[in-house]
Amino acid sequence: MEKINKIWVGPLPADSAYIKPFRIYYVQDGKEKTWDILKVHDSVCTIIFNKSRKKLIFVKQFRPAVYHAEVTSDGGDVTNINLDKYPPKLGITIEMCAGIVDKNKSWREIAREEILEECGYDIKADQLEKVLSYRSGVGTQASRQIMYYCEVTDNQKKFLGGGTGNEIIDIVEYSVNEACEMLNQKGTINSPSSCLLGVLWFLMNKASNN
Ligand SMILES: O=c1ccn([C@@H]2O[C@H](COP(=O)(O)OP(=O)(O)O[C@H]3O[C@H](CO)[C@@H](O)[C@H](O)[C@H]3O)[C@@H](O)[C@H]2O)c(=O)[nH]1
Repeated sequence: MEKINKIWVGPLPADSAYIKPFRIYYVQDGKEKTWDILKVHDSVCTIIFNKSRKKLIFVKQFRPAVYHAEVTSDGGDVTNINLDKYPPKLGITIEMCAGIVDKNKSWREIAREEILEECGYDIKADQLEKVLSYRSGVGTQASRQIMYYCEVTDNQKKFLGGGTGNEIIDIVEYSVNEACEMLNQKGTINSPSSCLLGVLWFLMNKASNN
């Protein structure tokens, strides 16, 4: 995963399949205002608990945006990145299994497919318990994400997981105690806030039954 030996930055092509930037105009209290926004895909994510081994299942991957943020917040030059000073591991995150809603399928079905592709568990879509639906990045994109909860067993593990196509994803399993420790780190946690919310929800609602 960290075998990355070249990283550079370029302008966003106008036909990006993932991000469309816009400026929105509006009049509020008699004053014309503008706001710069991004249209991005909505998404699903799932808190996965393996009941056979009493472990929460997460995915670990290199996130270019996290890497970029790490370098720039340290004042690093992204036009000429020094990989010795800024090793690719700075961009590795721990997240819930997630996926963008970019196909004509139900959100549940997309979550089911992501659980199979990224984590290797073959579940039924009706095993997914809806937890929350909320918006991320309300200042920039306000994309919707639906969070599900799913209990799995070792018998449902059909593949190693790891993603499809160009994706390079590792599976990480945390005990309930290790998940608690995740929330008690003092430095910046390289996980999306939705993942931390999912862990908190699990601790509040499911951990005592498991
Ligand atoms: O500029 C891009 C953006 C995405 N991809 C590909 O698009 C797919 C997107 O992956 P997917 O697994 O569907 O979604 P994630 O990237 O895991 O992101 C989801 O999971 C995150 C939480 O973990 C949320 O923050 C995001 O909103 C949500 O879309 C992958 O194949 C990527 O390689 C690219 O190739 N280039």
